[in-house]
Amino acid sequence: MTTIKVENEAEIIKKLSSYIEKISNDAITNRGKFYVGLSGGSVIKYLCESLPKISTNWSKWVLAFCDERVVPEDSEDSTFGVYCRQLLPKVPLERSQFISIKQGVSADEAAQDYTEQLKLAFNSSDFKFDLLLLGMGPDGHTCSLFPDHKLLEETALMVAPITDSPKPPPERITLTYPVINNARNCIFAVCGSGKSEIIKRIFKDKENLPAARVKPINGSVYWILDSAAASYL
Ligand SMILES: O=C(O)[C@H](O)[C@@H](O)[C@H](O)[C@H](O)COP(=O)(O)O
Repeated sequence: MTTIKVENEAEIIKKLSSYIEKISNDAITNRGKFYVGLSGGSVIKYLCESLPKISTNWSKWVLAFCDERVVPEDSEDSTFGVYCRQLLPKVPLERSQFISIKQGVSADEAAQDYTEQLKLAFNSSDFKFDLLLLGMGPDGHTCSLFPDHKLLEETALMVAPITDSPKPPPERITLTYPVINNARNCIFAVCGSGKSEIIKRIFKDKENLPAARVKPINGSVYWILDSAAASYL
């Protein structure tokens, strides 16, 4: 695990740009494609500012979601919808490069369908992401994996439905740990004093919260923290 402490949000965005540039270019050089998982919440803002700064072969990117809310794409709650509105005008990516959830179906069906879409995208049942870009909520959740939830123990499903998410909206799909911890790289970007207490619980008190369980078996995890989030460390 690598922890990178920076001054503020602008520095988080800079660090993110340099990691994403390096990891995407290595993946494209070595394997021809770059498989990246995106998150929602405040990470969207950091990514919409950092991605336009990088130099990469955008046509080789395959973008999926670490989790997604089961809502219509044009809803304000749709993570894909936000990336379409805020990121697509700024970078030469096509909508078709995003693996988005099936519309108009239950969380259960959306999760099954997403698994099938990932199988096609990876051309394998081994979903090996080059990079997962993760956020962490003030309760220590990441993706839609919440403290004490039974999905923390899920090992059969690669993409799971959840219908009781404590963070609204309640219906979502999420990658599970077998996929998350199979990634080559995971990066958390955590910013602001609202996250300082939970950062302390993870880093100092060593609580086994959902975000702390992100430990790729043959990969790397980076935590980029600003000084407000890291204030108790
Ligand atoms: O859809 C979501 O809610 C996200 O994908 C979620 O995993 C997010 O990254 C965390 O909840 C952190 O969110 P904040 O950064 O907004 O606290």
